[in-house]
Amino acid sequence: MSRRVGLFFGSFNPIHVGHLIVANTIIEFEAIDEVWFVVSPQNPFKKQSALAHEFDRIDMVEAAIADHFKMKASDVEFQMPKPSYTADTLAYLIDKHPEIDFKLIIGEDNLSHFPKWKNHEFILNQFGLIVYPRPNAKPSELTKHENVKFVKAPMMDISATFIRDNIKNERSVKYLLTDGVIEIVNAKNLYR
Ligand SMILES: Nc1ncnc2c1ncn2[C@@H]1O[C@H](COP(=O)(O)OP(=O)(O)OP(=O)(O)O)[C@@H](O)[C@H]1O
Ligand SMILES: O=C(O)c1ccc[n+]([C@@H]2O[C@H](COP(=O)([O-])O)[C@@H](O)[C@H]2O)c1
Repeated sequence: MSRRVGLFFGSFNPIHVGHLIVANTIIEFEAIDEVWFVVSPQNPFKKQSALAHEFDRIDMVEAAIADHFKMKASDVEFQMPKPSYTADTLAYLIDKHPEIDFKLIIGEDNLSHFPKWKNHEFILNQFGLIVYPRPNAKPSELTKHENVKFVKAPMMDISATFIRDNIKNERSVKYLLTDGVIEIVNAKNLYR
């Protein structure tokens, strides 16, 4: 059987415990062998003033997942045109790794926007989506699509926006970020 890899794309600005719990839950419950965190330099829908450099964001991802041998960080989008269109990256990855069975992992908040993504039908038909529930996600007609699989797991009301806001206001983010990520945030003076 081919290796099944869940691709978890994101800005990861910064990677937080919500992301880690999503990835770990999918490895444990969804017959996924590995999760690759694909750091996107620029989400086509998000214009963020507080977007840390992609090198710092991937350093934080690597620090956060260092002790999990089934989780990897990918900088594949760093060399691709910006903004980062997921369908283009997926096309590149299947060409490079024909032996891998890729699935796409998203949080439920992204499902209602998904029909606006570039070549979303190609993504849906070719890969399928594994969706982790998220509070306040807008309803989506894709919920019952045959290639959309919902993970049954607890919702987490945690976001990178909330964490950046805490850092800016000098509140502790202990337990929301791993200690290694906090060290990088402090050393690079991010989000202040
Ligand atoms: N708490 C969460 N529960 C479920 N999915 C999540 C959660 N946090 C992030 N995700 C998912 O992780 C992926 C990457 O998210 P992203 O890096 O934008 O984090 P975020 O917390 O949503 O960031 P921001 O607050 O800056 O928008 C997206 O698919 C998003 O839906
Ligand atoms: O390909 C698209 O059209 C598209 C539109 C919106 C978002 N995405 C990707 O979805 C991922 C999640 O984005 P984010 O910023 O919420 O972490 C990120 O990798 C984006 O590049 C992709």
